[in-house]
Amino acid sequence: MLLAFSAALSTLVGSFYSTYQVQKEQLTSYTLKSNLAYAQKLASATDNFLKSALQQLEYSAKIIEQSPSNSKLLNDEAIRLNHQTDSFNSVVINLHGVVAATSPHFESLIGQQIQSPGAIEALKEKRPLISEPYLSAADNLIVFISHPLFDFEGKYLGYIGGSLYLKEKNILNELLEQHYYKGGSYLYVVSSNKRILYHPEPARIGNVIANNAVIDAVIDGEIGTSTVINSLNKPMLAGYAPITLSKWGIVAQRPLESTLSSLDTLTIEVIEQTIPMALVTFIFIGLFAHFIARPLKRLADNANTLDDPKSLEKLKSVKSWYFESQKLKLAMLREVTLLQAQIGVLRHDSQTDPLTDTHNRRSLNGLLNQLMLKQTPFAILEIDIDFFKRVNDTFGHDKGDETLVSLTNIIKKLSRRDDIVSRIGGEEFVLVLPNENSQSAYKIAERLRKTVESTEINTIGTITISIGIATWPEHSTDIAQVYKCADKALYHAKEHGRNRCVVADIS
Ligand SMILES: Nc1nc2c(ncn2[C@@H]2O[C@H](COP(=O)(O)OP(=O)(O)OP(=O)(O)O)[C@@H](O)[C@H]2O)c(=O)[nH]1
Repeated sequence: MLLAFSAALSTLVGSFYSTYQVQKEQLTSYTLKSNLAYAQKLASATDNFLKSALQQLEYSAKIIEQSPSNSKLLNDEAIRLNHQTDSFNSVVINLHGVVAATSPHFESLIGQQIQSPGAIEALKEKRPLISEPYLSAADNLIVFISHPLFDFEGKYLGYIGGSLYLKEKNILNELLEQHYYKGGSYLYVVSSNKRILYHPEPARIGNVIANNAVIDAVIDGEIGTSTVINSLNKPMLAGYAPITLSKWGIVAQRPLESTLSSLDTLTIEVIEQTIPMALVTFIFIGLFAHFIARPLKRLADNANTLDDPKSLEKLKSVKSWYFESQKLKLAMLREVTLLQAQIGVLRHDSQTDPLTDTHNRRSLNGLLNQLMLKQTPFAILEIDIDFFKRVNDTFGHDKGDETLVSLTNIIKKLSRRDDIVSRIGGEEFVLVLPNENSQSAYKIAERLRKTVESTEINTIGTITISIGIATWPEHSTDIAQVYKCADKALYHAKEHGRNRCVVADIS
């Protein structure tokens, strides 16, 4: 039963475990792939936005390059660029190293030099640029996108640039938030110097993240998936893709825990639904194991008591309903029958005189004990052949044996069913007569004596016997004393001429 239970249980647990593992792997792989696809899609969308922002700046640059000294044109173009497209939080036109126009308009800035990293880099590089994020004088975290301005002769005039205020509402986070979805998933954008440009938690924008393998990979231009531990020490399933134009990186990720929570719920549901069936199976196993074990147990119980006379009946009553137990039962039945037959023979041999097939002394004593236990009174007739030695001497030992057998037959013939015939010595017999007193026993002894006297035995002729009689409990309640009394009476009979019956005196 234990084996069947443990096999069923381990199969059940094993199948739950392997199903869980396979589904976990599938779910993890699916989430990683979808995060990758999501990161790639947004990287491409951000790339497109940056391209379009640069194109807008290029277009404005071309307009400004036609009349860079027209301050109204410069103002109009700055306002148009800022308001028409929503691509930038602010626009600035820089000519000859100083601010020529801004939108929103800041009068105080006009004619000023700007020392922000974006402005310095634009003036220095003289080419289309997307800056690294930096903090402006007004404490805005800014990404500055700029396009150079050249005159007809190709002489560098300055730049037109648009700013994205990363911590404020801007087109980039509007673009990214559109795709933000629930279930614990989120994405963030990092610059090439590992600064967060976009994050669903605004407080984290501007933070620099070091020691993050995913960020290292994505700013190196790699595309891929990875399981990472985030800043809150939670395992995350991340997909990442670079934004080629700006060398930024987009990471889309989902907590492993929330990815697997649906699987956990599903597994619990499956377990709950399996429990009733499993219980039925276990009950079935239990019952089946019980029915298989029962005949074996009963056969095993009987194996210890095969010498019990009832074991044959007990074995027969075992319901051996399957082949092996049936075979075992038949084998045991065969053995028990054989064993008990042998025990019977041994018991008979140990209790029987082999020559006359009557009880021997051991058996006689047992039977007398039983009579005494049952308080059944009885008489003992001690029978001895007169001058038996002469028979042996005259006719030989074999004929002597035949004489003993003939006398036994006579005694048996005259005995009743309950009488006990036994040979306790060479030519000494004891006949026990239950429920007889001295008088009736004497009459029976006399009848026996006379019958023997008158019976012709082949070759030998006739013999005579002497009989000593004593009774229990009349002569004594001690069986040994009763024997002694019968002995004495027999001796008396022999002494007084043999061929006679004598009842012992009651002392
Ligand atoms: N054939 C045969 N003889 C036996 C057996 N057992 C004892 N005897 C003989 O029985 C005889 C008994 O002789 P005794 O005890 O002298 O007595 P008895 O000759 O019968 O004379 P009383 O008993 O005095 O009348 C002996 O000769 C024994 O050898 C037996 O199993 N077979």
